[in-house]
Amino acid sequence: MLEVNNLSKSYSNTPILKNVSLTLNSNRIHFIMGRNGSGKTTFIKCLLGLEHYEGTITYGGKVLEDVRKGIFAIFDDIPLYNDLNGFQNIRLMLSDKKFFDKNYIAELGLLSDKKLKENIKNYSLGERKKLALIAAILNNPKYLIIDEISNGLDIETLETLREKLNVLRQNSLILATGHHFEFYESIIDELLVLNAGTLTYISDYRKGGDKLYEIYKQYIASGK
Ligand SMILES: Nc1ncnc2c1ncn2[C@@H]1O[C@H](COP(=O)(O)OP(=O)(O)OP(=O)(O)O)[C@@H](O)[C@H]1O
Repeated sequence: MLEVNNLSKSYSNTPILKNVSLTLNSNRIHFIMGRNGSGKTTFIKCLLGLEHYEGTITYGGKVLEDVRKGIFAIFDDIPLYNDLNGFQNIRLMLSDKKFFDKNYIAELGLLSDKKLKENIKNYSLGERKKLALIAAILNNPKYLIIDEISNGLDIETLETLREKLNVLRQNSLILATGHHFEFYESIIDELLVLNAGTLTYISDYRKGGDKLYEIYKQYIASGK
């Protein structure tokens, strides 16, 4: 469980998040949608302690420092070591070296052995994302936070992502953001909308049978 209480964040007196309070549950995939610049990444940065904020954030009743090893985050701009190869970067992203398993990495089929032996500076954006995805799968984290990972991934990788998120959910609380509604529609359990600094749960959003873009239009484009 992840609990956020009265979270507020501003940049130079411009409020981005205003008194956000909510609880996210384990074994669920949560998806936050919102306009460009609405504060999705800022919210994630606060969760990860990468920004100062007002309010409290706890993970299963514990503070971030006590659960950090159980959290894995993937950002659009993935910080990797350019002069190290893929395997070396994966090792550095693992919370425990014993999770490193070359056979399983090969089984995943996301990146070839040849590619993983190359330095990261030769990797495309999609290949960098695949590398982070491999590390996420090996880590099997209790909390998985993914910011915009689906953009730029090919169809086969999206299929693997879908399949693996379904498996990871059995052990994790997953929080994703993005604009790729068609993809997220097929896997998410919970929908949240970020609009004008307020993060709102859309309960039972599937009930009405509306597609995500219809809900987006209803709650965001209309400025509700
Ligand atoms: N370090 C910073 N200093 C000042 N303003 C910032 C900083 N980081 C983000 N912002 C601003 O805060 C707002 C929210 O940015 P954020 O990256 O959280 O949006 P987002 O919802 O993730 O957008 P997108 O969908 O485009 O990725 C934007 O207006 C952005 O310009």
